Amino acid sequence: MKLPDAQQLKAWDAYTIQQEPVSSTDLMERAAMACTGWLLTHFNNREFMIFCGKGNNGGDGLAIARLLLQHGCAVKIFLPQTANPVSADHAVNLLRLREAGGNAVEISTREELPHITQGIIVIDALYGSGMNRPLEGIVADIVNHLNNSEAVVVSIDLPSGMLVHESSVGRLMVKAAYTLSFQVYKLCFMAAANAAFFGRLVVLDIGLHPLFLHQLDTVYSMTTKEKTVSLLKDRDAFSHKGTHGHALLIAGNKGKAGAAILAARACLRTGAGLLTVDAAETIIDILQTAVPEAMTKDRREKAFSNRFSAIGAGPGMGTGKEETDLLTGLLNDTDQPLILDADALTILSVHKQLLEQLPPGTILTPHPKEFDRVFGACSHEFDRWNRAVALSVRYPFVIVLKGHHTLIAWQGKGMFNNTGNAGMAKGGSGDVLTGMLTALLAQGYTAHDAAILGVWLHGLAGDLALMQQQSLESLLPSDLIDSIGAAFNSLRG
Ligand SMILES: NC(=O)C1=CN([C@@H]2O[C@H](COP(=O)(O)OP(=O)(O)OC[C@H]3O[C@@H](n4cnc5c(N)ncnc54)[C@H](O)[C@@H]3O)[C@@H](O)[C@H]2O)[C@@H](O)CC1
Ligand SMILES: Nc1ncnc2c1ncn2[C@@H]1O[C@H](COP(=O)(O)OP(=O)(O)O)[C@@H](O)[C@H]1O
Ligand SMILES: [K+]
Repeated sequence: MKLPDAQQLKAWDAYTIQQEPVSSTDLMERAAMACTGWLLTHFNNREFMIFCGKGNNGGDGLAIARLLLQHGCAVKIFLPQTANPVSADHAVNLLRLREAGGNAVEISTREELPHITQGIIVIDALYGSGMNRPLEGIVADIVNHLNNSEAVVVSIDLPSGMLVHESSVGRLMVKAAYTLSFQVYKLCFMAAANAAFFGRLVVLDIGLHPLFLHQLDTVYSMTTKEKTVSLLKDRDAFSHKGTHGHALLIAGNKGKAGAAILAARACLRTGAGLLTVDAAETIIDILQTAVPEAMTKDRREKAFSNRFSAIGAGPGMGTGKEETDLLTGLLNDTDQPLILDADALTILSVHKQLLEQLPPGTILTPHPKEFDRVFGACSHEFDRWNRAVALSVRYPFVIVLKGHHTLIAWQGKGMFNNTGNAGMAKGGSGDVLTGMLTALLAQGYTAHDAAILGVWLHGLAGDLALMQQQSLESLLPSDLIDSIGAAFNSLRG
């Protein structure tokens, strides 16, 4: 699913109006009906206060007010007086509201701000995707007033003050409990820094023309289940272990055997035919006991006797001289893609010249701190995403920037993942991902396909483990591994 920016959203409206065809007022009515339906389902018999700006977001608010009134709800409507021009559809809906017996109260000073009693549902229809400058004057007063109240605030399309495609850090914005957004996810909803402001996100279908989105070129998109299903390969009935690749994991050191075990188990559960783990001598016995299916290699033995189908390096590997030499040697000798995570990324951050040597199709899996260590400090998430996308043009590697919505950057495009949950915020979840990605590369998936599919399956395994028996608190990375099978089956099912 593509994530359009504010201009593209506007163009999508215009395209729908022209191609369907539908009048802009009727399109607004459709949006308002979708919102009203949701509000009546979730807040029946409650009192509403609606704050409407002068643009189309405010127009939505006025149409919602009229529809709620027609359903017999108690609704108070407020219009902040600003120097803005009134949009045509706002004007039409103000007239319709008045004809329906609604009374909109103009407010221009702080003294006129209404008292917000507990239990009231406040609808924020001040600004939407047309927001183009910081909130000020009476609108800023309203937003502060709402944020200081205990009301449940429902924002229409976006929390007023939030920018669609840029960072809103430090800006005044409405703190909504719910955001009813139209048609598609937007980039701002991918940002952790915005989460406390948009609250629970509901995406309502308002019937914008699908062809527009189909033809649209966007930098950012979101992975869908259909996309991941289309990537999944069949496992040949006549196959043998050699068919599914021999993976190598360079993982595990003293005190960090667990990371190697998690990565190794995840790698085997994701379908690798054979697995060798290169580990520090002190943990070899532990590894062989915990993962009997894997072969091991003592890290002190420098040479690798096999040619591997894919190599994943980093989980609990260590960052000493031995590991640095190993990684440097590997990059001198091999032209096959690697997966670099955790300690391998730390080594990369100290020896940045190695970046130039990474074979095409290599996957880097940094979390934000690791990303900044390797590529320089970023001031906010949008900066980091844009940088990851720009780097994916300059370098032939895939960047898997981990987070609630992990970003997969490749060849100038960024794709956000939409599976996974906060139960996965526990040490070891990343090791599981590295094992899974290594297995997919070993089975012949391209780096980009492996990243999309692996990240989706990893999050889905977390979601399925939650549905089966775990809670957000109790979920362990081992549970992710136990649910990898169910995740594959659910994609195939
Ligand atoms: N397909 C869609 O996305 C649809 C969008 N609709 C609504 O239309 C909205 C977009 O409408 P508009 O483009 O009129 O945008 P807004 O309603 O966000 O308002 C933009 C107007 O406010 C002014 N403005 C922007 N920032 C300001 C600030 N900080 N202080 C004071 N004035 C400011 C702008 O100059 C412009 O005149 C969407 O968010 C959505 O609510 C719906 O009506 C129907 C369909
Ligand atoms: N709140 C969350 N929602 C979804 N996924 C999460 C969340 N927290 C962590 N994850 C996932 O868990 C993994 C954590 O990886 P990482 O930060 O490297 O930790 P570690 O290697 O210590 O396990 C990533 O794949 C990340 O996307
Ligand atoms: K809004």
